[in-house]
Amino acid sequence: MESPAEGSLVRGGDEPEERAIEAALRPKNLDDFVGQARVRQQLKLVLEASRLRGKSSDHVLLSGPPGLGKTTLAMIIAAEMNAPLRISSGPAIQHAGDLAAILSSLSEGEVLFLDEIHRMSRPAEEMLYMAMEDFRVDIVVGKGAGATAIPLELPPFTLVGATTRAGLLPGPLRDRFGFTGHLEFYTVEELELVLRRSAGLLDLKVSSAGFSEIAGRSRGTPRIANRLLRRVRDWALVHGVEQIDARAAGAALDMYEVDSRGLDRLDRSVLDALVTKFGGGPVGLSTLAIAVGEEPETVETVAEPFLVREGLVGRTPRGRIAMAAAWTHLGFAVPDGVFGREQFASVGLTEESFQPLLLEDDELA
Ligand SMILES: Nc1ncnc2c1ncn2[C@@H]1O[C@H](COP(=O)(O)OP(=O)(O)OP(=O)(O)O)[C@@H](O)[C@H]1O
Ligand SMILES: [Mg+2]
Repeated sequence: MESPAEGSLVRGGDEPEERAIEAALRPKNLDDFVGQARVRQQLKLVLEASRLRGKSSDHVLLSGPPGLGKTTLAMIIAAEMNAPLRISSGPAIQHAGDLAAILSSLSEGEVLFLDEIHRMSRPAEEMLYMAMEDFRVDIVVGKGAGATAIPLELPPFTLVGATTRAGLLPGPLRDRFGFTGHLEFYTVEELELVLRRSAGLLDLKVSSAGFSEIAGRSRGTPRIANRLLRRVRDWALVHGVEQIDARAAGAALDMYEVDSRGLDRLDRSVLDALVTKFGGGPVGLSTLAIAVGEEPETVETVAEPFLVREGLVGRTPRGRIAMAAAWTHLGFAVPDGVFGREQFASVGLTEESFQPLLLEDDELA
C-alpha cells in the first residue's frame, strides 16, 4: 500500500520542474510581495536607510516555516539594493574553507544568501561571526604547530540568512543580524491575493469564490496555494472548464485528496483513527501510529504540527486527544463533556496546564 505520507499535494515538491515554476511565480519586488505587512514595512525602512547612507544594508535574518517566502524575500532584498546575489546554504558549507572561498570572492555590496543557516558547521559559523562583524576572516594555512592565520579583508557585503528553526540558531550568530524578520502563516485573504497574482501570470480565469476555495485549503502557505492552483488548472483543462469557480476548485482538490481545511490523506487518517478508534483519546503516539500504518515519527513530524496548529489535535502527557474541532470536521457531533476543559480535567490537567501543551511555533516548524 502506498504510504499516506507520500504523493501528497500539501507537502514535498522539490523536483526541478516544481522549482522552475516556483521561480516563475516569485514576486520580484517588495510591492508585489503579498502580506507580512510588518516585516515588509520594517525591511523597506532598513533598505531605504542603507540607500540614503550609501552603504550596504545591515545583515538580515529571515525565519519562519517552509514556503512562506524567505528565499523570495532574499532575492527581493538584492533586487531592491540593486546588488548582485550569491546563494549558498548551511548544509553546503561543511568546512570553514568552503565559507572562506565564498566570502573571499564576494564583490563590494553583494548580497550573500545563506539558506538553512542553522545547519552550518561550527568552524564555519565562527568564521562567519568575524566576517559579519568586521568584514574580515582569518585563513588558516598549514597544519599543527606550523599553522598560521592570514587575515583577509573582505569588501562590505550584506548577509541574508534564512532558517525554519530560529530557535536552533546560536545566540552569537542571531545577535549579529541587524534585522530579524519572522514570517507568519498567511490569512485566507492574503492567500487569495497570492493566487490572484499567480492566476494572472498563468493566464487562468478564476472567480472570487474559486480563489477563496483554493486559499482556504492552502494551510496558510503561499507555496501550497500556488501548487494547488496548478493542479486545479490541470483539472480544468482536462474537464474543459474555462472559468474556475468554487465548485470546480473544490471538485478538483477533493480529487487530489486535499480537503476543505487543507488536510491531506495522512492528516485525515490520523484524525479519523483518533476519533473513531480511540473515542477521541488520549492515546499514545505509537498506538496511534500503528492504527494508521505509519511510523510514530511520521505522525509526529509530518501530520501533527498542522493538526495541532489548527486546534484539531491536542498533545497531553497522557497522549493525543481529538479537540472539538476534529469531531466537527469529520462530521460527528461533539460528544458531551469530552471536550475542552472537562477532558483535560479527566486526564489530570487544569486549565492553566492546557496552554503550555500546545506546541510552540518553533517546535512546529
Ligand atoms: N508574500 C508572497 N507573495 C507572493 N508569493 C509568495 C509570497 N511568499 C511566497 N510566495 C510564493 O511561494 C513560493 C515559496 O516561497 P519561498 O521559496 O520564498 O519560501 P521559503 O520560505 O524560502 O521556503 P523554504 O523554507 O522551503 O525554503 C515562491 O515560489 C513564491 O512564488
Ligand atoms: Mg527557501
